Amino acid sequence: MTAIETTGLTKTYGSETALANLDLAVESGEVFGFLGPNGAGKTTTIDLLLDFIRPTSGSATVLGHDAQDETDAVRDRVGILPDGFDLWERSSGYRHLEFALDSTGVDGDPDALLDRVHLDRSDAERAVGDYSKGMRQRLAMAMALAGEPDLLILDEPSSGLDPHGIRTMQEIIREEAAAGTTVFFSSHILGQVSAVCDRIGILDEGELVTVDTIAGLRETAGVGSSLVVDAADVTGTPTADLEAIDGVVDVRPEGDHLRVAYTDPGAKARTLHRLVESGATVHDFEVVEPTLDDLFAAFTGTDAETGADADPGGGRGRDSNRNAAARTEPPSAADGGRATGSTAADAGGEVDR
Ligand SMILES: Nc1ncnc2c1ncn2[C@@H]1O[C@H](COP(=O)(O)OP(=O)(O)OP(=O)(O)O)[C@@H](O)[C@H]1O
Repeated sequence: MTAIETTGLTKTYGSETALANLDLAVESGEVFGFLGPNGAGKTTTIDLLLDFIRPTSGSATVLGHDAQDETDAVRDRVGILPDGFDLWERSSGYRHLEFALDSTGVDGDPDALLDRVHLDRSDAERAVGDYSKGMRQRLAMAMALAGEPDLLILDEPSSGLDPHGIRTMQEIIREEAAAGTTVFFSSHILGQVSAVCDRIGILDEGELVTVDTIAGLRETAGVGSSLVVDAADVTGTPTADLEAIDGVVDVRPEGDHLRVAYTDPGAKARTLHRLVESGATVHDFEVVEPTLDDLFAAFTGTDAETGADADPGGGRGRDSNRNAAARTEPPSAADGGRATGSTAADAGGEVDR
C-alpha cells in the first residue's frame, strides 16, 4: 500500500508559492527523508498531509484516507512530531504522555515511551517548563510514538538535540522501520538522513527536484569520491598526467595535499602507482566520500545549510528574502488527535501529574 500519495499538491499565499504541484508517493514501510533548505516547503507539505492547512489545489491521501476529508482516520494512525510544537508548560512529562496515550485509545506504558527516548523518569515528574530544548524534543518524540502508529511524520526531529540525542532519534527511526512503521521525516541537515533513509526527496523553493535512493542520487548527480593524498616530491607528476588516468575526473593541489576526484574506484590504485613511479613519496592518503551537501548543491545549485549560491557561475541561486514572508495562516492545532502540535494550554497552577 502507498502510505502517502500526493497529486498536484499546491499551496500559495498570495503571490508566494510555498508548494508547487507536488506529486509524491511514499510506500508503506519506507523510511523517506524529505530534504530541503529553510523555506523549501517541507512544513507546508506536512501541514497539508495532516490538514493543518488546506491546499490551494491538488490532493493527498495518507494511509489510504483523503487528507482533507478523512482527517480523523488519518490522525488516529499517524504519530506526529510537528515543527515548533507547544507543550503545557506547567504539566509534567508524564501528564503529556498520558494525554498522548489517552488520545490514541490504545493502552500503553508511559515508562516504556520514556525509555525509548532516553528521558529520565525523575525528569518526567517535573513540569516541562524548565526542560531543555533537547528534553522537549525527546518528550514530543515519545508522544508521537504513543499508540504504535502505522506512520510517523517527523518535522525536523533532530532539532535541538545533541549528538547523543540525534543517535537516539536515528535508533528509534530504525526500530520503527524494522517493526514495519512508515517514517516520513523532514530535515535540512543532510548528513543526518543518509544513515536511516531508504529514499530521499529533495525539495527546493516549493518544487520537488528529485526522488531517489542515496546511491541513485549520487550516480545521477555525478558527484564522485575523492582521494586525498599527502605526498612529497610530486613535482615530477604533472596534473595532466594524473587527469589522464582512467576514472580520474579532476586533480587539484590543496596545500601539501593533492585531491584527486574519481568515478571508478580502480582509479585510486592507479593514481597512487603513478605518483610513486614518478618519484613522489606518498606519506598517507584517505578516501573522501561525497556528502549529501555535495549532492544537494549538484541538484539545486545552492548550499543546503546557508541557501547561498553553491556555484556562482552556474547555480540557480536563491532569493534570500523568500523565507521572510509573513505567515498569514499559522498552522492550526491538531485538537484532540495524536498530534503534539499547538494544542497546549498553559492553564497555570502546580505541576499537573
Ligand atoms: N502562513 C504563511 N503565510 C505566508 N507564507 C508562508 C506561510 N507559511 C509558509 N510560508 C512560506 O512558504 C515557504 C515554505 O515554508 P515552509 O515552512 O514550508 O518551509 P520549510 O521547508 O519547512 O522551512 P524550514 O526548514 O525553515 O522549516 C516559505 O517561503 C514560507 O515563508
